Amino acid sequence: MTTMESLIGLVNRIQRACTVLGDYGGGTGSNAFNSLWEALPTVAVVGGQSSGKSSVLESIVGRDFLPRGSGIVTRRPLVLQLHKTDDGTEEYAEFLHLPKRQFTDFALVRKEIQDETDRITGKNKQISPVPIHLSIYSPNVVNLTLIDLPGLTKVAVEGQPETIAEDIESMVRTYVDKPNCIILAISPANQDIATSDAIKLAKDVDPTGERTFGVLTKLDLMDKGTNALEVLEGRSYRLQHPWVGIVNRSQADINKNVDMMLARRKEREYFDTSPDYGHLASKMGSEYLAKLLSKHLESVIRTRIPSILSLINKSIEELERELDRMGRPVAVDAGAQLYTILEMCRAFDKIFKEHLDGGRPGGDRIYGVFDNQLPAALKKLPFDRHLSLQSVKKIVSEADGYQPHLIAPEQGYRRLIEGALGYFRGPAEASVDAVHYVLKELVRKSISETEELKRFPSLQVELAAAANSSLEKFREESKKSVIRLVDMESAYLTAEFFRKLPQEMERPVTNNKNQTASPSPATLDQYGDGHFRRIASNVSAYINMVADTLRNTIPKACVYCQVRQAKLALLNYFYSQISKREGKQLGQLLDEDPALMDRRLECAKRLELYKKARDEIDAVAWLSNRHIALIMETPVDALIKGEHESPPRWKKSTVVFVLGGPGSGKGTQCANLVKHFSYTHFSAGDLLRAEIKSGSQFGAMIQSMIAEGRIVPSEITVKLLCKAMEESGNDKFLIDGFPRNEENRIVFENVAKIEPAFVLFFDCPEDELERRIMSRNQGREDDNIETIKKRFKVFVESTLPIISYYESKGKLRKINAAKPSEEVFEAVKVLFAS
Ligand SMILES: Nc1ncnc2c1ncn2[C@@H]1O[C@H](COP(=O)(O)OP(=O)(O)OP(=O)(O)O)[C@@H](O)[C@H]1O
Ligand SMILES: Nc1ccn([C@@H]2O[C@H](COP(=O)(O)O)[C@@H](O)[C@H]2O)c(=O)n1
Repeated sequence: MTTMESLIGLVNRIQRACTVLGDYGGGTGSNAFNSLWEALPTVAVVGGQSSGKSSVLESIVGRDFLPRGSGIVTRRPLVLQLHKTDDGTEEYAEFLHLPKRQFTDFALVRKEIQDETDRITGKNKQISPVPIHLSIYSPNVVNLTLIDLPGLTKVAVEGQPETIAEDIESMVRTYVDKPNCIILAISPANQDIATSDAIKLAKDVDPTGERTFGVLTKLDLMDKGTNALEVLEGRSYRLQHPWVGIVNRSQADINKNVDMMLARRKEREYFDTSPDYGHLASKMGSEYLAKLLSKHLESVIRTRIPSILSLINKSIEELERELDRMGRPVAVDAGAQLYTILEMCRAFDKIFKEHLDGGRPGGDRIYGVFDNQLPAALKKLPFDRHLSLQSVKKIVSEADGYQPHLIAPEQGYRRLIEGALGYFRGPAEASVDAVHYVLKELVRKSISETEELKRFPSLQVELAAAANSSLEKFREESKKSVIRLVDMESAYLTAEFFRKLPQEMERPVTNNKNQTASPSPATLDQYGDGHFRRIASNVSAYINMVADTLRNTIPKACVYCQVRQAKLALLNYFYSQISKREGKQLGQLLDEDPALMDRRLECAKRLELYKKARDEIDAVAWLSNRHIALIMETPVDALIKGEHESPPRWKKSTVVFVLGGPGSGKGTQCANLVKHFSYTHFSAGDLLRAEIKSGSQFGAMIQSMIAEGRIVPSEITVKLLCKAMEESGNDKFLIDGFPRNEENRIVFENVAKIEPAFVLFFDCPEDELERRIMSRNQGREDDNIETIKKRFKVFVESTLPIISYYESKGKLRKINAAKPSEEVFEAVKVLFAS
């Protein structure tokens, strides 16, 4: 395959893929995305009605295949992709919309173009920007892609919409306006060039004539004695590229179905023998035009590749970011849906705990309840009123009943204290409520902060309801506990407190015999106000002591019953309920906005297109530049091709592939293994890095791919591995970091013809991998957070399927690589010892 074929073929493939996704030059495609089509160089064929446009195309192809007739025949853009095949091979045509059918009868091609046009536009002469893709494979063409556009017209004729002339012009403009469009402007030689529609339009969009190729048709139909030299020699209208003259088949030849090959020969003879154009003969005619365009198109594509790649990379990044924002599509089976829900619950729970434990704000408000609200509420309790002189007197005398107290009013004290303790219930319950509202607010906040939940409104509602109902239960329990704390204070008074009070015995009333007498109600007065003030003061001191205790124990109860429970079991009930649900009910919880689902699907398809396009460009752009040829010219080639005197030793080798996420310890464990077993270790990544350092022509490419975390073309990696194996002299190999994708595996199998004895897989969670890589510190330019994320993605998308493949073949040996290195090695050693 030559470079030219590769580059034009490359653009063809990308254009087709674009069209399938609705991205085409007509401009109506999906506008929300960058248009890849517009970045691709194209050749648009522009001309007025009857300018000879169709004849030019048929001459270039060497076949009659375009619809003919009066009026507007081309009503949809025709993307005509010409593929040169080997001499002697049969010509055929294929439509993108009929991929399985090969047309060898070109009359049927013409019919299919008509039918396919009508399928979109109807038969009413409407036009449509949706292109028809036609590929023609023939030994008589050059590799070239042309877009045939509807002929420019001036007035609407019978059956055509009044706006047809503007409609066509604006469609044609959507192509020729683009800076990547090469304009093939067709004008008939038998009309004044000043009246050419094509040149008028080309001049408008390309005033310097840089991207316009002027074609003059119908040279043979000019009035006798006149010629088109003024135009062909660039004197009438100057373009940057030379004008090309064409002699079309005459109407008589068309009617007689004169073979196009014969027509081409006639055209050649015309120029060779023309007294006017003989000096220009080698640069005239449809064959020359095709070659000229092909060469130009190829060189334009080559210069545009860097900007196309940069557009693709930019689009990939944008799309990946958007997809990440939208989240991955919801699984369809119940198990996976349940898993998705639980994952989201875990994400929510993590955020909720971060709020409580201090990673995020909000948890401090609970401390605020205990440190401010509760003490303030305790301070405000109406003990002054309860322990006023009047109240104390009343309560004490009521407690004494008919018999006033003799020494200390035991019952009075108790009643005063119990009455006061009752006041503590209020602040206790208020603390519980305050904590409850903080927790509830944190649930709301955490749900809104859980990115994964954002697209599932129903799940958010259910989750909030479940969490709040748990919080409600915790609140009830907490209330019971704090009330119990208060009640416990009433149930048993601390006698010690009173014993420690200064023993100022109440002065008893004695009779004249110095005997203690029972005080009459009147004698109560003898105690005086001071006596009751002392009682009030003693009770107040006791209550203060209790308040101090409750100030400490109420927070403990709240934290124990509410905060701790919320951390431990906020969603327990939800979990138990959700696991009982059927698939449909689970699906309802994961009901996304349909617009979001559509957008995700579109983005995913686009992303696939861009990635495919990038891989194609990589393959063609790098490999066609003879890079691969250089690496292929290594001694290993001879071995691979079986041209060596003796077969290479490594073809009979024992190979163990060592796979795992980046940083899983592949290199570390392989280094351990070679100390104990007679294996040689090759790291594919190390070989690639060495290749960069060696100054190889591949260096820049490998470096840029490693920096992006992308997988280097397999031909290169496999070649490096085979070369290393050959040079090692050993026949037992640990190959680490390989195969990274399906292509790696297949190319290795085809080239080395070795199946691995088994595949070691170091399984380790991503957060641990990230931690390890970030502290590896070996100066690797891909050990940065941005590239690490990309490497993880590539691992999941491309390497995990390989791991599954070997698992299905019973070759996988999975090791828990999250354990300390020594423990991992113990597990690995066993596999090699056996
Ligand atoms: N079991 C382990 N526990 C903790 N750290 C480890 C363990 N194994 C390896 N490491 C450390 O983690 C880092 C990555 O290990 P290593 O380079 O062996 O991984 P790798 O799989 O070869 O990575 P890569 O694919 O990026 O080349 C190193 O700094 C290594 O010392
Ligand atoms: N088969 C492979 C292996 C590696 N690469 C590239 O090298 C980078 C580093 O690989 P490590 O195994 O050393 O982490 C990796 O990210 C790829 O870019 C490859 O392309 N093919």
